[in-house]
Amino acid sequence: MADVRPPGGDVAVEGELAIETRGLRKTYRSVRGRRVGVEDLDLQVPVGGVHGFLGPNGSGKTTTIRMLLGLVRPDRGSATIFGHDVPRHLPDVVGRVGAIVESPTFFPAFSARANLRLLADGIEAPRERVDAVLDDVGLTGRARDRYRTYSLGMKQRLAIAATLLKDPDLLIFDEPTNGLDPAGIHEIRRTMRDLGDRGKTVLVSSHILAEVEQVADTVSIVARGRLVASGRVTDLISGQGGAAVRVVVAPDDVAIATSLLASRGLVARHEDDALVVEGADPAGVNRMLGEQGVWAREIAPRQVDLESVFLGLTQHETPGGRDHRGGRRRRRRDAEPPVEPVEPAATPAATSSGTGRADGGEEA
Ligand SMILES: Nc1ncnc2c1ncn2[C@@H]1O[C@H](COP(=O)(O)OP(=O)(O)OP(=O)(O)O)[C@@H](O)[C@H]1O
Repeated sequence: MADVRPPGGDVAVEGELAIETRGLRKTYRSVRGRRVGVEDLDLQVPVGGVHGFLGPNGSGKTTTIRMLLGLVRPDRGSATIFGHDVPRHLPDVVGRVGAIVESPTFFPAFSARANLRLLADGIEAPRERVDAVLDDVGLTGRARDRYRTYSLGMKQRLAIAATLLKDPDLLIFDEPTNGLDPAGIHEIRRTMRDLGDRGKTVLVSSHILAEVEQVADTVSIVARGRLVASGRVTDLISGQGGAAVRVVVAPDDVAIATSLLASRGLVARHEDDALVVEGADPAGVNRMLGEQGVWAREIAPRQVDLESVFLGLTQHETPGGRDHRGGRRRRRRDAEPPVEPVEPAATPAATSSGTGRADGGEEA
């Protein structure tokens, strides 16, 4: 996936896709009418490597994952996994998919190995896989310990091990680092990176952008159920202007510095006690300010990271009408008219090949 594209932009993806959705939409009933979970979502996840699925709370990540796994039925649109229409042809491809959508259940008094053996028998995976997957997630040394003695990070790695029993090609992890401490997050990140390096496709939804930036090859960013950007992490960052400049001037000079930069076509935004000027270089900014008698107290290049790209794309898109800084959200020009009521959807079959539960919530 080499492109960085705006919503609705042309899609130019190289190679085979592990996941593709087109015009996917899901609404839920709520007391105030209909709530949009996912809106016209076009998602493309290339085969192999780690793909981050990012978005603010309530932006539709879990809903999308549940639709892919046949746990929630879309109102409209289509989705494929390795070219198979899902949920219709999910049985044809489900053996190639492992997923963690909710915390899986293990027997607390059984060891990790005993738990995985039971699970392997249940899903008809060869028992020889048990030791292999424990090794994959770095739990071989603790394989005989009871599950209840495990740390949260170890429990989550065991959940990942469970998804690997059938040696799937695609792993789908919904917020796998939730509730983990930095060491636990690091372990999961390493496990995901290893899987990606071995040619597996890992789709991971997350809020922890620094973590995703370190582990993901490609990302899709969603806001209010829509795709707002996707592509290689490096392309997304350079597409947002690449480097920026962080400059600190005397408090009395902030307003004049801002208007000086604006007169040269540069937008300076406030960040703590500094101004951040995107798409500029320190020497140029220093010269512009100095020529007008405004002297920088500090000036340094500031590399744009995934977090600033994410905030730039989504800060006006949080639910509840307020952006991340507490301001009123802009009304979308392309906002959809109210949705007509639709008939309740039939409950889909439970199809996750991992250990996620198959309850669809308050589906419409
Ligand atoms: N079972 C449900 N019943 C009603 N509304 C739902 C249900 N599941 C999700 N929604 C709504 O759909 C929208 C998208 O939610 P979803 O959980 O998919 O987002 P998310 O990006 O995964 O959020 P988070 O990161 O907080 O888990 C939200 O407005 C949410 O309240």
